[in-house]
Amino acid sequence: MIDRLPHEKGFHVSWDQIHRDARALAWRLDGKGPDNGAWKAVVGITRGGLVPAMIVARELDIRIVDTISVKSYNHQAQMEARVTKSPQEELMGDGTGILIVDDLVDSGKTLELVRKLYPNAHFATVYAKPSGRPQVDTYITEVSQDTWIFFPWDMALQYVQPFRGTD
Ligand SMILES: O=P(O)(O)OC[C@H]1O[C@H](OP(=O)(O)OP(=O)(O)O)[C@H](O)[C@@H]1O
Ligand code: HPA
Ligand SMILES: [Mg+2]
Repeated sequence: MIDRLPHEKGFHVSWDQIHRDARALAWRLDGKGPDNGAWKAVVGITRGGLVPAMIVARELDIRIVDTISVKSYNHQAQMEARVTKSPQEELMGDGTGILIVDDLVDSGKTLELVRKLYPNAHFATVYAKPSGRPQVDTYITEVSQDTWIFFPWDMALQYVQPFRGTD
């Protein structure tokens, strides 16, 4: 249970919002692949990248979708990033023609690690914080470094008190 926020601000993203933003990301990437504009495959960085990866693959009609597992946070505490599952080696090569998608880039540690493995891949995220921006090739929305982004898969609807309170 998270009982304390280390950051001052919260940016709450709904399913509808992530769907719209991931679609906008797909449209921005359309026709930008190295093979006559085409992309070879989409690779989602688990777990957060899987939702935008699916939406991008759907929009761009890419049927080859793989995953790379990188764990770099335990709740909101950052730790050393490590790869716990790799995508298919024959598919990846040096990353040429591969779209690697994540939900966000924060410090940039996750993408930095994946970039070392696939230097020619194209790195795309839906959201980006300033420290991670050098690691990402294409993104949709920038938020400040002291903002924590809350994704819909980590939230639930719940009752809130009226503004004026109750008797
Ligand atoms: O730029 P960075 O500072 O490395 O942070 C960004 C990464 O952190 C989060 O993943 P997390 O490791 O929490 O795993 P998850 O996607 O499974 O939630 C997020 O989904 C990005 O992948
Ligand atoms: O702002 C964030 N929100 C959710 N997960 C994250 N992982 C790193 N930064 C964030
Ligand atoms: Mg992640």
